[in-house]
Amino acid sequence: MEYSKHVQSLGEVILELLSEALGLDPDHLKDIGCSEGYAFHCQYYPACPEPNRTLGVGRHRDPDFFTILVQNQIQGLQVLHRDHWIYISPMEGAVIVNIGDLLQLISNDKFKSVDHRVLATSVGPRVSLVCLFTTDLQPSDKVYAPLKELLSPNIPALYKGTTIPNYLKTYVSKPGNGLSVLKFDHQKTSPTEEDQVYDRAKAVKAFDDTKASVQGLVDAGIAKLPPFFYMSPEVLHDHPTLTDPYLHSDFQEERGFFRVINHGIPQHVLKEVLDGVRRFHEQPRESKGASWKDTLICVMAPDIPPPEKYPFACRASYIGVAVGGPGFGPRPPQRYRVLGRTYLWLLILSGFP
Ligand SMILES: O=C(O)CCC(=O)C(=O)O
Ligand SMILES: [Fe+2]
Repeated sequence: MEYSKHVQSLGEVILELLSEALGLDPDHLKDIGCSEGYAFHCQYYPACPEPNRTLGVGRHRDPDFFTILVQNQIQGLQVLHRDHWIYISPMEGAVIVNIGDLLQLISNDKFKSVDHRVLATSVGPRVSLVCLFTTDLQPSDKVYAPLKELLSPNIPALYKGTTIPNYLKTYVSKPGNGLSVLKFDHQKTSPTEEDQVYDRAKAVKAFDDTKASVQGLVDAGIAKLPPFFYMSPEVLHDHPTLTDPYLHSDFQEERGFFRVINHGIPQHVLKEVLDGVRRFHEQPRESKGASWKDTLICVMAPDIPPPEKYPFACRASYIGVAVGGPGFGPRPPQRYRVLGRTYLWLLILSGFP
């Protein structure tokens, strides 16, 4: 819970900076509800026996306004930039912020949501806590469209307005349709040879029914993955990974991924929250699907569930302290606000990786 408070106030600071970067009043993005809802995705990627045949998370863009992410020291997160995958290397104490589709939509492409993925690796576990700022599937009639303040006769709206639940329907079920104006470039899922002789959905369900979890497979000592984890070479190697950091010094400026260090969240809180995610996933638990990771989703706002709804292992680290309501948390420190106009760059330590 303590982390939740920090993440909410950091989220509001980021929205102020982004509002100012768009030439709007600092409260604009907050006032239209961009930090109204948020949910934690607590990810656990066990060491993978065949890391070259699957991914932790396939290529995607986040279906939210923006995301605040903390990761442990195991490398894996990559961002697509100019047709190359670039590692977002772990840096102790830093948090990662990235723009999601909904900010791209309302900013009329001034901010770009960006493709990213997580590689599976033979070392692990990789642990991350991903906070998605969106009201997600909660019913809402609120329509989001390119902000009229950003439009003019010369700058027409690039996107149609949509409610968040409607946008999600197109994101989940028909990538590329509906809001095709979002130019959503979904992960290619062309069948592999195995898929042709293998009923993937049935196998995934059977795996889920065993309640083994991905970690459960590792505990069982498997040397080969169940075939439904295998991804086609076309998906795995759609672009080369760039290893020369000097080639992408322009990267943060162009793309919607930032590494933030002076975020005001105490180091011990970051550490405790990642330890909590790890502890949760290292208990016996149920499985969820066919990416090389296990996930726990906690919706934190606008409706915060009572602490007893949370799995015990997490409660101690970030649910244990008193539960507050949306809008709590300290005002952003003055230093952030003064820096606003100069955009997010002053919050950023260095280029990637
Ligand atoms: O685990 C990570 O670092 C990122 C996962 C991710 O991209 C997501 O949950 O949207
Ligand atoms: Fe993501």
